Amino acid sequence: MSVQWFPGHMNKARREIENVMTQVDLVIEVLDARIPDSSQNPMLTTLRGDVPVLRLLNKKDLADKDRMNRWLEHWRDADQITAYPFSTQDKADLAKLSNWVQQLVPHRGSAEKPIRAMIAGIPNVGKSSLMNALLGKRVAKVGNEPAVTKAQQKLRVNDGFQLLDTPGILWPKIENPDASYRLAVTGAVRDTAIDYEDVALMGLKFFIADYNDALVSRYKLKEAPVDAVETLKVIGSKRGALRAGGKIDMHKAAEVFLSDVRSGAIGPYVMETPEMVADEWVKVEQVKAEKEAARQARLAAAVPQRQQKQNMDYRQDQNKASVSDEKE
Ligand SMILES: Nc1nc2c(ncn2[C@@H]2O[C@H](COP(=O)(O)OP(=O)(O)OP(=O)(O)O)[C@@H](O)[C@H]2O)c(=O)[nH]1
Repeated sequence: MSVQWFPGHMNKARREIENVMTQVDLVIEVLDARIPDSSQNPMLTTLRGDVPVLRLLNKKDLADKDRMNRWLEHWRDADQITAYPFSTQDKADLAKLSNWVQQLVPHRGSAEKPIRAMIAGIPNVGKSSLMNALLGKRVAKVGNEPAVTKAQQKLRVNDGFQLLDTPGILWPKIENPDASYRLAVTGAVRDTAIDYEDVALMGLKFFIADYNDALVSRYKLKEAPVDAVETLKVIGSKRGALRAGGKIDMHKAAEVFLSDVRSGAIGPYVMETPEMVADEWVKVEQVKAEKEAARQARLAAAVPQRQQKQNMDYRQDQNKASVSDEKE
């Protein structure tokens, strides 16, 4: 089940999270560790208000440790947010979660007053996997649909810790075009208008710049790759992505590469650093400001034109009036 995030769906999801926020003591925000910024939705900060948040960088098994640590430091220093690298497949992490939760909600945690938490995040970050792992059973898969509004049940993790039975589904941010690409590269967003080959080329460009050695070793390349198109051709030829006649099938090559990226076959990676994302947002704001300035300029130019037309209409009306006066 998947949904295109039109404004109606976003409003519905927002309302649902808003409604349950009064019933919880804590939000567990699940992010994809490979895209720590793009897998966030800043709306959660507004929605949760004073409710504390525990941020999990999930799928840590696929992510680069140094870069994850930079994000943890950044959030601690800039936003006072507690975050941990995490994997829903790591029993030790699952065992530690109750303690982390308890530290953030010290006034609850007994059988009489259990900590009530909601898991929230954009699609595909691992919300259902986390619920299943904590509860030791399969909860219904909710897909990408905002939950149908209903009374939320609380499910017992242990005596002092309960979970709402439906995770809060947030929509991915699409304001920053670079972030949209990264969501597509990691597979967080599959229903995308971006061409599949373009997604692979963007991913490849990133790996060439940041994880060049990993590419060399995965695809046994003779030289350090420099150009994304050429490298995709080489990957295609090595993996038999060929059309009749021996030409490289670039779509198939893109599939091979993206499947490796998403499964972690190339090695651990994180596509974003706090500095890089900050620079991108400056650019997004600049583009917004330029668009607004152009709009204002168009409006300003349209005013004299409208004025001229009004003056002309007025003169024509006057002329007509004087002609009819003369006739009389
Ligand atoms: N490698 C790795 N994969 C994980 C981890 N946690 C979840 N996944 C995988 O990520 C994919 C998405 O997990 P889900 O639990 O369905 O994610 P979700 O956030 O509930 O997704 P929606 O239902 O679409 O909102 C699945 O293929 C999981 O097996 C993890 O810690 N490591």
